[in-house]
Amino acid sequence: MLAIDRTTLAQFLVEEGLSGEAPALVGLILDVAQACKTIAKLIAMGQLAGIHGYNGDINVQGETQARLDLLSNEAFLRATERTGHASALASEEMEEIHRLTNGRARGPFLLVFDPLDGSSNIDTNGTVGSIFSIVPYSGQGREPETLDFLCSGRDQVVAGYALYGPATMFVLTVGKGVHGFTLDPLLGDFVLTHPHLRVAPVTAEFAINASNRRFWEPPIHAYVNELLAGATGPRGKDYNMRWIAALVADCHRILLRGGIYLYPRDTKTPVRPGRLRLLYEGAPIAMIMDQAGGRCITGTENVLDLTATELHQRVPLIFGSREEVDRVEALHQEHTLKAIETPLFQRRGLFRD
Ligand SMILES: O=P(O)(O)OC[C@H]1O[C@](O)(COP(=O)(O)O)[C@@H](O)[C@@H]1O
Ligand SMILES: [Mg+2]
Ligand SMILES: [Mg+2]
Repeated sequence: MLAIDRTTLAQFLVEEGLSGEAPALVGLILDVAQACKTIAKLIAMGQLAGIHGYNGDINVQGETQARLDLLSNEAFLRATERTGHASALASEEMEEIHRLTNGRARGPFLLVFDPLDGSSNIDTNGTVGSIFSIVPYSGQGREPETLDFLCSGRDQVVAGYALYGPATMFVLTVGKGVHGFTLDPLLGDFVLTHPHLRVAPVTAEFAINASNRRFWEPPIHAYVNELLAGATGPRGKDYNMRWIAALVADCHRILLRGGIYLYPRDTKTPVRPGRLRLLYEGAPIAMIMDQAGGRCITGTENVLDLTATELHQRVPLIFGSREEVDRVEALHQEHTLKAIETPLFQRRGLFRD
């Protein structure tokens, strides 16, 4: 059992060969892990540390910022401030990018993060998390710009998250599989407990916020109807439903026992194409899924193939066990085909008249 070997996160990164090739990358991952330990401590203190509630601040997305959203953002800023590993940061809680300087030197990476994911769970002592993504910074010798962050999901060199549940976990990919570490509160170290996590290709569990049903597009209606029909429907088996309302926690469950998560495009807020953010939610989850043998799509496209056009861009997100994601994709394709064929058919009809 690897927990007995007590392979810590720092040791693991050295063993992965990252310390020789990219010491700043190891440094930045450890900075993030440090921020997550700080956040875990705050969360464990709960209202004793005054973390519940709101200060009345609104973020760039028009959402009310919880006190813990801001404290978590601060933890990321402090952990990366003077280490020189990153040249700039972007966060859900900051409208603009945040440039870092360590004297005159600029770190060779950019860090993007959602400091606190699942904010609506804070006040009920529910599970929350942090999500992060690291991309190389190619603009050495000049100030980092927003444009430097507008990358493709394929540019990510590291993606991961921390989960603040009954135990705090740190889940990471450096492009060689997905590995889970558990925080040993006595040691204060993340210890490798879940090496080589793989998403089960087949599942009978799904996660979707069903209160949005009337806003869904036809392929999502069709898919959920199939699942709800259970053993008597076309899928021939009964499905169970889960919704933790924290992307990180739903993703973690899927990594451990399979499942599918859907926050699809809907018509609830027509100006936005989805609820979740591409750079600090969609892209890192997509890299984790890809590395663990799962899939992550918008419905029609692989999320890893998307290139961001805005820092806080939103995206539909559907990820998890291959068989289910494939089915959702097929339903989108069928729907697109029907939409193309219908006017053609009508035109032929017109020609015939
Ligand atoms: O309010 P809903 O529809 O349940 O949405 C929950 C989803 O929104 C999120 O909480 C968005 O993340 P933030 O808390 O970082 O804004 C996801 O983690 C979660 O899956
Ligand atoms: Mg989030
Ligand atoms: Mg958040």
